[in-house]
Amino acid sequence: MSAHEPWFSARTWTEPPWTPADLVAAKAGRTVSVVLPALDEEATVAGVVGAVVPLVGTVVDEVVVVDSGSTDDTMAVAHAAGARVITREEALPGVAVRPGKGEVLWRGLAATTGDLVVYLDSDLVDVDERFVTSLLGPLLTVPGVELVKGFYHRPLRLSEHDVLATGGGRVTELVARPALAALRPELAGIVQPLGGEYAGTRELLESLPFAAGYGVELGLLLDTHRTRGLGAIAQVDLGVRKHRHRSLRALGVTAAEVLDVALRRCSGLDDGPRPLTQFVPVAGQWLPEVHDVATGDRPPIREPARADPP
Ligand SMILES: O=c1ccn([C@@H]2O[C@H](COP(=O)(O)OP(=O)(O)O)[C@@H](O)[C@H]2O)c(=O)[nH]1
Ligand SMILES: O=C(O)[C@@H](COP(=O)(O)O)O[C@H]1O[C@H](CO)[C@@H](O)[C@H](O)[C@H]1O
Repeated sequence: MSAHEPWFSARTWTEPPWTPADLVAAKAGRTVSVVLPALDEEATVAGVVGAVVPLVGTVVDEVVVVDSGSTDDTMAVAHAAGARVITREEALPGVAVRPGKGEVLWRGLAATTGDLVVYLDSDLVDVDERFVTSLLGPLLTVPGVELVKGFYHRPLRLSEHDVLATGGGRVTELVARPALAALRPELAGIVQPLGGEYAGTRELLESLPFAAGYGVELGLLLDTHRTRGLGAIAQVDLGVRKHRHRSLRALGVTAAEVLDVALRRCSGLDDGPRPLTQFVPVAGQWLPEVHDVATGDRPPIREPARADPP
């Protein structure tokens, strides 16, 4: 039996049973915030917001889109769909904005109040309310669970009409999963360690640092395991995850940010910087293209209470 097998059996739901009525009954006065990070997602953000809005007032208490500096109509489209929409600056006034996904999730936590927080990516396609209800199920009904990760089949859309049934989650399969196998085999049972759909208690999330870039999910997973143990983590099957795919070159930078967090959390690597050089063929030459890799962390929103000075 694999080392993670007992955890996998106890903390994995392949057919999440929870209905909105179950969750309303289980809330017992607790509140729920749904946070969507969004960077130029005018094409898809309304569909994701639209999946959450029917739950507002019962399961969900607020749905907030935190715009990440979009140059398209993301904010207007998200507002029209029914979300509260804020900029990164509005989310945390007076704190200079840094680039990256982790930054916008960290600010979304600061700008909301729910006892439980659900994160959903804004580039999802064909998402329904079960993405929210399934993530909340273990948090609201299983004692000791503090972080719930979604997992799913991950098709890979090659073009408008050409979709492979598998092949998505390229950074997950080529970087995150091998890194966990090498550095934290206890977490080998997590099916989608990088997935952007997850939920946590505010008490947990506010106690953790947020890695600045695309490594944020891996950082939260590693830090939850380190501070709360494997039993605090659960995962639920959300079916199929369809989203907008970025280029392999863009995912190279994502991979660098994921690897950076793995090595900083698990092997004591320093905070960088560590730019990534890729090579682009131009007119028979290979031109270097240097990319900034977001390293470093934002501190916990709620710094642990410090002992009074002597
Ligand atoms: O600096 C960033 C990078 C990403 N995102 C959002 O984070 C989610 C996941 O990003 P992306 O789709 O680029 O990641 P992928 O799924 O392609 O790895 C999406 O809602 C993006 O709009 C963001 O708000 N700010
Ligand atoms: O899973 C992955 O390898 C990447 C890319 O997915 P695809 O290869 O474009 O399906 O996407 C994940 O990683 C990102 C970085 O952590 C997250 O932000 C995404 O939510 C997650 O889908």
